[in-house]
This record gives sequence, structure tokens and C-alpha cells, in this order.
Amino acid sequence: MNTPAAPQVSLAKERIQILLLEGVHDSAVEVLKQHGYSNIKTLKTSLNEDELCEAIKDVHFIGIRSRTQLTAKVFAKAEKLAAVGCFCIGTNQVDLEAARDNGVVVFNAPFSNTRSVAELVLAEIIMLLRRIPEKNAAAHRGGWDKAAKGSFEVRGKVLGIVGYGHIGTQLGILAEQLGMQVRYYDIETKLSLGNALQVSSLNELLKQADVVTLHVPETPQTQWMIGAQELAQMKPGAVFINASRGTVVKINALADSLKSGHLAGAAIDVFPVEPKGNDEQFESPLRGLDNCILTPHIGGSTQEAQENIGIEVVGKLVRYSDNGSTLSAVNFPEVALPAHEGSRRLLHIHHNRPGMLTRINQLLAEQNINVSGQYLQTDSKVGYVVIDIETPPKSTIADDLLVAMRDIDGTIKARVLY
Ligand SMILES: NC(=O)C1=CN([C@@H]2O[C@H](COP(=O)(O)OP(=O)(O)OC[C@H]3O[C@@H](n4cnc5c(N)ncnc54)[C@H](O)[C@@H]3O)[C@@H](O)[C@H]2O)C=CC1
Ligand SMILES: O=C(O)CCC(=O)C(=O)O
Repeated sequence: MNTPAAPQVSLAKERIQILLLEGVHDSAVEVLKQHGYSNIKTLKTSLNEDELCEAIKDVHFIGIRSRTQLTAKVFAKAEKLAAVGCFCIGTNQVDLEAARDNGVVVFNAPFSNTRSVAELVLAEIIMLLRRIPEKNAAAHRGGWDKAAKGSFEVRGKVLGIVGYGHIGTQLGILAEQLGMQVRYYDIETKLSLGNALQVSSLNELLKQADVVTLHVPETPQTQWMIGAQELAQMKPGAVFINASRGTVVKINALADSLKSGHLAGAAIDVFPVEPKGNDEQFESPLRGLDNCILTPHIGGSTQEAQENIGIEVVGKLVRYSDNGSTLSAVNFPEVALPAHEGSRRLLHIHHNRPGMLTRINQLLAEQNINVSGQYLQTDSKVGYVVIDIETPPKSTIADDLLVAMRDIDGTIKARVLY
């Protein structure tokens, strides 16, 4: 049996603590305030594990970008945490299972910065094929490298996209406008847009392409997927771009390939180890290579993208906080129940075991409570049910009920929303 917790009714909005890290855009704070949330702390940097364990104790909602690692250890300390907002696409920085097992819902922004990444990569393709990085570096040192040797138009060249998702497809369309021939490799069979062609293996793509660009998520399959062997498959003089995740490429192998001249150039936005904030030193074996464009993980860092992400992710956090909706959560059963006039709303998150809903409903029946709406969804590990009950407006029955609901064996979290 769970230890009965003290009754806890819906928290007043001003008491709901929100921590936003990594310079999340001001639009997030504005939307939170518009919805009545005022207890908001913002930090420009991420925090390390120990700092997070301390900072997260009283926090109900946390917002992060790609740098903050939310580990099982952090979730174990996050007793009050209801949800995480990843103000980015990638969620590899969050232990999603640990979050789910602790009843914490994780949201992200799957679209808002994709155009920004595609535009940056398009610009890099042109810069790399024209050998601008080396010429730029030489000019800064007083050099004057006016030569066409090794410089090419992008028109007619083969662009090889690894990962043909939201970013890869947009990039493919933009590149075709410049006359590039688009080929892509993806583990899924995809609808080819424009004249793009799917190829059947990574090696085939690497052999055909003048430009290879990575747009895959960080997964066990993509970890270190590009090393010395793969780079050796690429055409001599080809160029390489990574704006996906730093763990996809063996960075020393890439440095060797650039130094040897096998690859003519590279543009890298993401690194196996990245500084925690802007005041920390950046270390990389690629530093000092004139034929390599290095950017500080800013593929999605445009005003437009960040403003939209702030609005999108906060919208999801507010919907969860205000009415329990988990629609578009990345680690949780998706539930959205329309509000029932005059009802009070209960949320129950539990381990997915047979009979959980029966036990909850038995409890309601024993207390003579009428259910006006109920919606349960489960995944392999957890169940999440939103329940609207009919009670007189000033009744305290929900408080007693909450204690009993928490007492049901298998309960992870239960709360009264309103
Ligand atoms: N540099 C930056 O600032 C940004 C980086 N990103 C990174 O870009 C990644 C891709 O973003 P989206 O295109 O929006 O994701 P997406 O989920 O729409 O597309 C990813 C594609 O990769 C494919 N894929 C997965 N595993 C693969 C494998 N082993 N081999 C080949 N293909 C594989 C998927 O089937 C999917 O089509 C994100 O997961 C994130 O890590 C995203 C935004 C900004
Ligand atoms: O802007 C950021 O902090 C991270 C962008 C990114 O890598 C993503 O959206 O996955």
C-alpha cells in the first residue's frame, strides 16, 4: 500500500512554481502570465545534475532546451514535478522512461524551428561548395585567395540527406529550387517530395552525394553512425554537414578526414560535448580547421523559431496544468477530455496493471459519486485517467477522495485539478 499523502487540492496558480532554463524566449513567460501563472524563475544557462537535484525540489513545471540533462536521479528528487517542456525538437536529453515512471509528462516543439535549420544548412551548402570558409579565414589573416579552383555551383550537384523528416524534407525542397538533385536515406519508407529519390542504404547515399547532411534524431541506432569507415565512402572532395546531434558523428574521424583533404569541407552545429552556457570554453578537435564552419548549436536559434517555440510549448504546459490534456506528449498516453459544466476534475496516473480503472470506479461508487466524464489511455507502462465528478461546488469530498485514490495500490500520482 502507498503511504497516504496529505490531501492536496488544486494549487492556486500563483503557487505553481515554474523554472525556465537555457534562455527560453520571453514569449513563454508572457503566455504563462496571460494564463495567470506568475511564479516563474528564468535562467540563461543550464544546470548540472547536482544543481538540478537541488533546484527542482519545489518545481511543478520545468522548461529546458537541448543542453539540460534530466536524468533518473533528477526525477527522483522532483517530487512536485508535473511536466517538462522541451523548448526544442530533441528530447534525447530527458530520461523519458524515468519521467513517465514518476508520472511526469514531457512535451516538445516538433515543428517550430525546422525551417530555421533547413535555411542554415542551405546557406552552408553554398558556402562550402564555394570554399568560402577557407577564403574567409585567409582574408582575415591578410591573404587574398582569388581562385576558382575547387569552387563549384550547387546547381546539378547531388545532395544526400540522412533522415528525411520535418527538416530533411524542407531542405530537399529548398535545395531543388537551386537545381540540386536530392537523394535521401531514411529507415522508414517515405513519401518523396519534388523529385527527391530514396536510396536503400546509407553507404549508397554516401557514395553518390556531393554534399551529405544529417537530420536524424539521437537514438541508439544513430549513435556514432558516421565514423572513419563511412567518411571514407564519401566522394573525394565532398562536403559534410551535421546539424542533428553531436553523438551521431565520431568527431576525431571527421577531423582526420578534413585534415587529410579527403573531405573538402564541413559545417558542424552540434558536438558530443557542448558548453553549458555562453561563458564556458568550447573545446573540439575541429577548432582551427579553416575548411570547417563551426556554429554553437544555433540551427534553430532564430527570433521567429524561438518566439514560436515559447508559445507552442507553454501552450501545451498550460493545457496540461489547466485541464489535464496530454495531447502531443512524447512519453505519455494522450488524453483530452472536454470540461463538463459544474464538475470537478480528478487526474489519476498509475502503473498499467489489470483492474486499476475498476478500483478507481469502485471507490467512486462506494462514495456515491456520479461520474460525468471519464477518459483513460494507457501505454505499456502507465495509465492516465481524467475523471469529471459531480459534486456540490463547495464540497470537500474530493479531498477525502484524493487520499483514498492515492491509497490504491499502483498509483503513481493523483490530484484534484479543480
Ligand atoms: N541544430 C539544431 O539546432 C537543431 C537540431 N535538431 C535535430 O534534428 C533532428 C531531426 O529533426 P526533424 O527533422 O524535425 O525530426 P523528424 O523526426 O521529423 O525526422 C527524423 C527522420 O530521421 C529518420 N531516422 C531515424 N533514425 C534513422 C536512422 N538510423 N537512419 C536514417 N534515418 C533515421 C526518421 O525516420 C525521420 O524521418 C532532431 O531530432 C534534433 O536532434 C532539430 C532542431 C534544431
Ligand atoms: O535551440 C536549442 O536549444 C536546441 C535546438 C535543437 O537542437 C532541437 O530543437 O532539437
